[in-house]
Amino acid sequence: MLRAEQLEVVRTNREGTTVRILHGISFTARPGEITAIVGPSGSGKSTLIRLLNRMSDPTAGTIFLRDRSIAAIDPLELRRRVSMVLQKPFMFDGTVLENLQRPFRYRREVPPDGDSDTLTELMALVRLSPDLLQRDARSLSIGEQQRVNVARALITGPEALLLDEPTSALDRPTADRLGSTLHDICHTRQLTVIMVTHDLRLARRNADHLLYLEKGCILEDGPAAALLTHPRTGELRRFLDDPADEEE
Ligand SMILES: Nc1ncnc2c1ncn2[C@@H]1O[C@H](COP(=O)(O)OP(=O)(O)OP(=O)(O)O)[C@@H](O)[C@H]1O
Repeated sequence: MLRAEQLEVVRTNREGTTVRILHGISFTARPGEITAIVGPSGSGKSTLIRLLNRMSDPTAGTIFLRDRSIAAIDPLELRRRVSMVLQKPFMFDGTVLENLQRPFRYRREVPPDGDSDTLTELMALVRLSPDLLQRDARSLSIGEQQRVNVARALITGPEALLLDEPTSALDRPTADRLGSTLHDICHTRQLTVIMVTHDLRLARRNADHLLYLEKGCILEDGPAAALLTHPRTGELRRFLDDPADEEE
């Protein structure tokens, strides 16, 4: 479980002016649930998700992973327990197998073999054929690469998975398939999944929990299906009515 308490982020922009990017952010993301963070461009979504595995630190406030402040956890250990999938799939040189083994090599640990149970189960989980393990990773389609990215993020057995716009580089059917795969993974592994997305269709179909962010504040926090059908605030209603936000 990941819990944020009263997070504040203040940064200084290029002109030397102090700007408040996040204010009073508190929420709980639970295992076995996908928490979607949605909101207009510039509302602070990426800034928020980057705090959760200490890619940056808040100006004030605390994030707890199972009741322990993440500020007290070594960043390398934290990133094994809370892994991140970025917007655009990133493949290192080499085969899919080498890409999946990379988190172990990086930590100077012995990686699992291509025919190990770990890799067989993982490939099945992300719905990729095991035949792809020997392929040059960069020869895969973008959708397949994004699945390899998810597999690479899962291979060290994290408790939480963070995704920043995981479907933005994908076409609609590929995005839908990735969404349902994430949903299955989240439930079968009881993972805490937190994703930032502009893709309201993805949020509607696959999120359990919704955080609506505007101007650095959480304006709505509750069950995704209910909030996306019956927003409590005018801000979320207007956001849902504005197709420009859905299209991004
Ligand atoms: N280091 C920084 N210094 C100053 N301002 C920043 C800094 N980082 C982000 N911002 C500003 O904070 C606001 C929130 O940015 P952020 O990228 O988190 O928003 P977002 O909701 O993810 O936007 P988008 O949906 O467009 O990706 C923006 O106005 C951005 O310009």
